[in-house]
Amino acid sequence: MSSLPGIPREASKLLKPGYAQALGFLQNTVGVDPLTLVNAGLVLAGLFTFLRYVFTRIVVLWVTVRINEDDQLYQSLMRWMADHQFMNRQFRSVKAVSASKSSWEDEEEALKSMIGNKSLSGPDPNNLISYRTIVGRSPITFQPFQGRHLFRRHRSWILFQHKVREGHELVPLDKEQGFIQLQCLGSSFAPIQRLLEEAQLYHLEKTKATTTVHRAISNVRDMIRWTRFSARPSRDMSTVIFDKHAKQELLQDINEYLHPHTRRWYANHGIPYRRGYLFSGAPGTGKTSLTSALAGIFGLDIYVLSLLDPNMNESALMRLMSEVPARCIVLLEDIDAAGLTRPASEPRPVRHGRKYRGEKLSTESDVLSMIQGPDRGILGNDSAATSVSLSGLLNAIDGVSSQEGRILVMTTNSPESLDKALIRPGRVDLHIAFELPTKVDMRELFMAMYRDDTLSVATTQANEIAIIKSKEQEEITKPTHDLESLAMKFADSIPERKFSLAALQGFLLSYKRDPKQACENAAEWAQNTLMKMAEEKEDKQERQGKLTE
Ligand SMILES: Nc1ncnc2c1ncn2[C@@H]1O[C@H](COP(=O)(O)OP(=O)(O)OP(=O)(O)O)[C@@H](O)[C@H]1O
Repeated sequence: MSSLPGIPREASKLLKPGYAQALGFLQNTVGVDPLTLVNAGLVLAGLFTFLRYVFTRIVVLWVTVRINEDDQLYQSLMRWMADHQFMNRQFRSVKAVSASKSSWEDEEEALKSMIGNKSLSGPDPNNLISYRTIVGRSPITFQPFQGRHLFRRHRSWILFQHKVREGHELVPLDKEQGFIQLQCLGSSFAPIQRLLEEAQLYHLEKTKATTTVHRAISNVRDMIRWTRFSARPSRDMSTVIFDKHAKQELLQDINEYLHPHTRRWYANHGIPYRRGYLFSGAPGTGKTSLTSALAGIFGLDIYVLSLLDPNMNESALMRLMSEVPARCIVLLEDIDAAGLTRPASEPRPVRHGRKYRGEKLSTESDVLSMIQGPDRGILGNDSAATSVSLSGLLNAIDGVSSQEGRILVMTTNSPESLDKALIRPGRVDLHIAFELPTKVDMRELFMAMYRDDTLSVATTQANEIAIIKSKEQEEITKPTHDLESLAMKFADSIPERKFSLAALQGFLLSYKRDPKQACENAAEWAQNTLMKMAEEKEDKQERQGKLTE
């Protein structure tokens, strides 16, 4: 046997004849020394291992951050992306939002484009506007939707992906629930964290004058979950007509409660850190308006719960109460309508006849004496309108799983029908009663409705109502004087404590730009409305009489 190239003759002899033949064949056909091939293979394998190490350790190390739709960061980032990245038109897959969800600014823009960019004046009775035309001309906005977008921020490449998760049997969701995935090259989260902080601050700046309302809404699978319902301009506290002392006391109470020192104090004393308020009064007296204004002043979101939702049950209520953020207002509306009472075996509270308004409650009998009027009817409504029991609600309000730090506001039209367990101190710490308006309240409403547009009212700090005067004092003094005398005349034409502020506001709205006419027609409107109310009451009594017969 001849020796093989690169292999000594002795070594060639040691090779089995088959191998030797194969090596010889390889060398003859490829024309390359097999040993060189082996060496090259080893070098390539080493290089590959090294490159893989470098690639995974240095180049393709992505950090990934996921943000779910129910997290506040989601909104912040979507807003930031829409305003910063869409401007550059770099997105390939977007969600177009029609004008039906547009703001009043968009509508004004559309109207201006219709009238040829002339400055907008008020409504013209001779020129009726079709809303369809406005919608048709309103700007279409774009939002990120199911797409990828690579962009550079602060010298880092960030891959933004918006994905939609379809509902899964085990994890029931709305029809579509989105989430965002952020990826960034490297081994540090810092670039993504910087981006998120920037988006958060941007969103804060954009929304600081708005209040976000979340509602517990049943989804397609009949599961109740918190849904962001609306974001509307915050209601200014000065626009809520309500006893000044009670307002002040409430603001101070909440201000103190929200302070981080108070939180520490509660923790040190082992007291559950919660605060509850009861707002009672006839429909349309301002309970919801006050809640809105409080949310605006203290920068809190509102979470609205209704026990009357057909899908509401105790476990859903517990879950919802544990899911609210640490700082928010939970609004339980019309709590009396749910007909929650204790079992009949428990003793019912006794009647008292004390007047109340914004008093701090320290004992159970304090609460009761405040809410029970002398003409109180049957206590409690025995026909429960919800599948949630009283004990279920009490557990949800202050059970171990209930969120600490939140403010609970319960509203009711008939506080006397509430069970004492629901309103005991600790659950209701302050009771605010809204009454039908006095002459002073009516004057205030009139002034608020017709206040010169050149005056804008702004509440800058809690407890402080500042009127920013945008015109020179002399210029505005005269119209304000006229308005004040009209306001007095208006208040004198209407009997006190007969109409709700909502009803009076409804009347004034039909004279939006004509305070004089409103004043002239007020007495007649009040008389007619009172007569109508009396007739309706008579009819109702008659119907009830027939039913009992
Ligand atoms: N005290 C008030 N100050 C200013 N506006 C008020 C007041 N009360 C009622 N209004 C006006 O009436 C309308 C209804 O008020 P709101 O919803 O706050 O009443 P409510 O007491 O919560 O009524 P309900 O018991 O029916 O829920 C609002 O548009 C609001 O502007």
